[in-house]
Amino acid sequence: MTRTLAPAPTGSELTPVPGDGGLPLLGHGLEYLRDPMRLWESRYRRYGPVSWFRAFGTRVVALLGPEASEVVLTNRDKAFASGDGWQFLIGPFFERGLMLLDFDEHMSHRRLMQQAFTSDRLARYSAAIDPAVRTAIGQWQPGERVEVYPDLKKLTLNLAVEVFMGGAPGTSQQRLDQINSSFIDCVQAATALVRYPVPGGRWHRGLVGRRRLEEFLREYLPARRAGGGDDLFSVLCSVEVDGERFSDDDVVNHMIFLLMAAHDTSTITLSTMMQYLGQHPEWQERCREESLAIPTDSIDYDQLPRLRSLDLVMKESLRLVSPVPTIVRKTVKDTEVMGHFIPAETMVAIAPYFTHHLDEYWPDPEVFDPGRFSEERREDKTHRLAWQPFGGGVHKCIGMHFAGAEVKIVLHHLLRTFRWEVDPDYRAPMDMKSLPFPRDGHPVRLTRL
Ligand code: HEM
Repeated sequence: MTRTLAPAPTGSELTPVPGDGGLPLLGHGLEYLRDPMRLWESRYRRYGPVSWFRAFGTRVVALLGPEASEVVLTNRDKAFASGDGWQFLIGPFFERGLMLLDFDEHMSHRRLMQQAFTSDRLARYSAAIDPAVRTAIGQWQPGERVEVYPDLKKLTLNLAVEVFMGGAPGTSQQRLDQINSSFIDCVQAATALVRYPVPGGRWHRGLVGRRRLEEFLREYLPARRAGGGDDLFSVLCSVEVDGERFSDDDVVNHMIFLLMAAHDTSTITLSTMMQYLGQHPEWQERCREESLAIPTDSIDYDQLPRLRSLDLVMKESLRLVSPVPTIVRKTVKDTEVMGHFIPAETMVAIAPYFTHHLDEYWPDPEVFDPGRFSEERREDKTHRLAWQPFGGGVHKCIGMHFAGAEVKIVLHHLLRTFRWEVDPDYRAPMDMKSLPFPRDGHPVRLTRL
């Protein structure tokens, strides 16, 4: 039964947000966990871009499509707080990460962190990524059914240790594996239905994971403060703007968040690209030709723009499978979205994954068609937020170009070393409980060139 979220203030021209709570206690939580896209779809068709529902013990306003998301992401009246929104989902595990800060404090931390993502820095990170990728891919073995997702995850974790951490000398492989599990526990805790530290439960595992990550980073902190290395950890220790620097706690908090923000997002992007390239050999060949045209074995940051087709494939893969399917905020004051009244203290969710599949904005949205991003077509220009895999506004992904470099370097070396095929009818069984991943590991038929 349709009910309204809250009455609009008398005398205003606003209308209340329509919606429904769903099942007693659970609300629409289970539906969300089963298939968020279906939940968004049914709400969009029933109520339009603005509606409310209940999930995970709270009421949430779904703001679907580019227009509604634009109001939140541009945040003109400073009504939407990122920290208060994300705090609910990931706060205890990623506390005081950049995305969890707001307004003036966020701006001053972002200004400092930006120093770690200049083109010059990206060129140096890329110089460290390239040889590590070549070595890792050199160890991949061809096969009839190679599950690339776990291999890519291992690869991006190793890159995180090398490029983010500057290596972890003295740490055994066993401990690194434990660190990997700690990340996974922190990320998965976000959508725990039971949001208390019951031993053995998701929430509890997330808290243990966070503690382990902190201990791990604090061990290496003194060496990174002293060092002056080119890894992200050392850079965060040394960046300075107008005499301001990050404290030890800031560095640890930002590192944990950055590792998390970079890891699963890049992995699923790579895996999705491999899937679509395997299903579309003509695009795989186009990308390979551009990669083979790079005259040296290694590729550097300045050469990456030459991989034009790979850039289109990356954009299309990010559209089809958005690594961050939902972005949340909480209102800090009464506000409005598309003529609907939203009171203070309300959770809101925008849904890049859903927005990218809306046929009002994307012709044949389910079809893999990288050419839609070409200069001649630019279908992403239908609305400035039709394509929003990296979000928008002041919290727009700070690692966007880092991700582009890492993903392209990995694919570049894969294309020069292997050819792969995936059945054109294959549909990946995606787990969407937190960040999306393929339950079957994205199998491909891999042959050496
Ligand atoms: C394909 C890979 C990636 C995707 C799709 C992605 C997506 C996103 C999205 C959607 C946001 C905005 C969240 C919001 O508005 O609440 C975000 C923020 C952020 N991302 Fe990424 N990300 C990726 C890779 C990375 C990498 C590689 C790094 C770091 C090296 C990174 C660091 C961050 C940080 C620090 C923020 C918070 C920015 C802020 O609040 O000012 N991300 N990312």
